[in-house]
Amino acid sequence: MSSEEALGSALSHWLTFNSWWLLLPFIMLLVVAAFIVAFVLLLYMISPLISPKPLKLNGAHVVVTGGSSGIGKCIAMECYKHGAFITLVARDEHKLVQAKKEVEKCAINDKQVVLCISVDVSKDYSQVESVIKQAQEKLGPVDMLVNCAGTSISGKFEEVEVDRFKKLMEVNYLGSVYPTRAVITTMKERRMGRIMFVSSQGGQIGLFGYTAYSPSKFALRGLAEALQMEMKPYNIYVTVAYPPDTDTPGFAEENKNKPLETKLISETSGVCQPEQVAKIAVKDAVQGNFTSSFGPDGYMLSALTCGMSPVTSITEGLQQIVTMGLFRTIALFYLGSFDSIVRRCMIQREQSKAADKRE
Ligand SMILES: NC(=O)C1=CN([C@@H]2O[C@H](COP(=O)(O)OP(=O)(O)OC[C@H]3O[C@@H](n4cnc5c(N)ncnc54)[C@H](OP(=O)(O)O)[C@@H]3O)[C@@H](O)[C@H]2O)C=CC1
Ligand SMILES: CCCCCCCCCCCCCCCC(=O)[C@@H](N)CO
Repeated sequence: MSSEEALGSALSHWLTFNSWWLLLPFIMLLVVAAFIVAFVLLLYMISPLISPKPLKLNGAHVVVTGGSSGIGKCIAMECYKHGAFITLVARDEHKLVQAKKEVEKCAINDKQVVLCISVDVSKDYSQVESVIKQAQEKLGPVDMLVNCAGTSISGKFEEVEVDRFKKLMEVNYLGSVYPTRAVITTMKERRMGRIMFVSSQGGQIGLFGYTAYSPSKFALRGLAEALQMEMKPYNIYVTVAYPPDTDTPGFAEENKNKPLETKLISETSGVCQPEQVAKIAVKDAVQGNFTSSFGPDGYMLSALTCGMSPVTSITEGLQQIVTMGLFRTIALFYLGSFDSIVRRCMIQREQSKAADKRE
């Protein structure tokens, strides 16, 4: 063997020997990937253990506050279509009777009953407690409570009357605490139940014009998280629904004096029909999902703002982990566009004021 040949063979031997080491990162990558796949498979295997058993709506007693109009009425109709017994709660008796007729049209058997109760859910706890007791005596223990009574006021912070801040907390927040408090003892005894809170996308982000409204809807999230942690061992599941603008009598009323900024910003996530909102919210509550969101913007907003809220399915948890950074990036663009809406509206107002002065 010449010295040249010897060198060649030594080099090729060295290369073959060392190319194994070159493969090492790939092997490690493969092992890590295999671990991730095994972990995800394991999670899916135990997922039936962490997801609650769906509630049977057929024959169940569902109480809907704010059930005489808009989203609440549609939720009542949706539950009735699945064979539930309904108690509608609101103040105006005339509207209640009208809504009862509409709900009754959705019956699927002749045993179903719609009960109406006129009460202000935000004023006196003992009154709320006594009407819930009446409803339970007539239609049996409450299987699902839907807290949908609520109202909205929009306007610039300094233009909203001071007592409106208190009013919105009373109706939107305490008006959900009281009925929940009134049903929870029986639910705990029976070790079953569902509580739904109707918040809003305005309860996930604070928006121009909603300084009074947003906090009252954010409060529901805090209540729901704390309550869920207490209630989980009793097989009671809490759902918070975050609808975008929804075409209801309440929305029409709100639009009469809504700041232009609020309108333009809210338009981002469009207007839903109450029937759509009701269908999704009821499905989520039946399944025991903690969060119920609507449309692509609603989905992104919920994933982005999930924080420490309970997770009810493996898929939900994995999606949140994977999408968080991406959605925050998208959110920064949205925030930029909202700021520019606010700035443009301000400039326009100032210009038209200046023009008025000149005339
Ligand atoms: N429409 C929308 O764009 C959105 C609405 N939401 C929320 O959804 C819920 C329903 O809204 P929507 O359907 O538009 O509203 P509506 O105004 O159409 O209906 C509100 C219902 O709540 C009842 N209600 C109001 N105040 C009280 C009270 N103090 N005690 C008992 N009942 C009361 C009303 O009856 P009565 O007046 O006779 O008492 C009515 O049945 C609200 O909580 C709202 O904040 C969330 C996101 C978007
Ligand atoms: C990844 C990030 C996505 C961000 C999307 C942001 C979309 C913001 C839209 C906010 C709409 C607020 C509607 C409030 C409706 C309401 O509660 C009142 N109409 C009640 O009457």
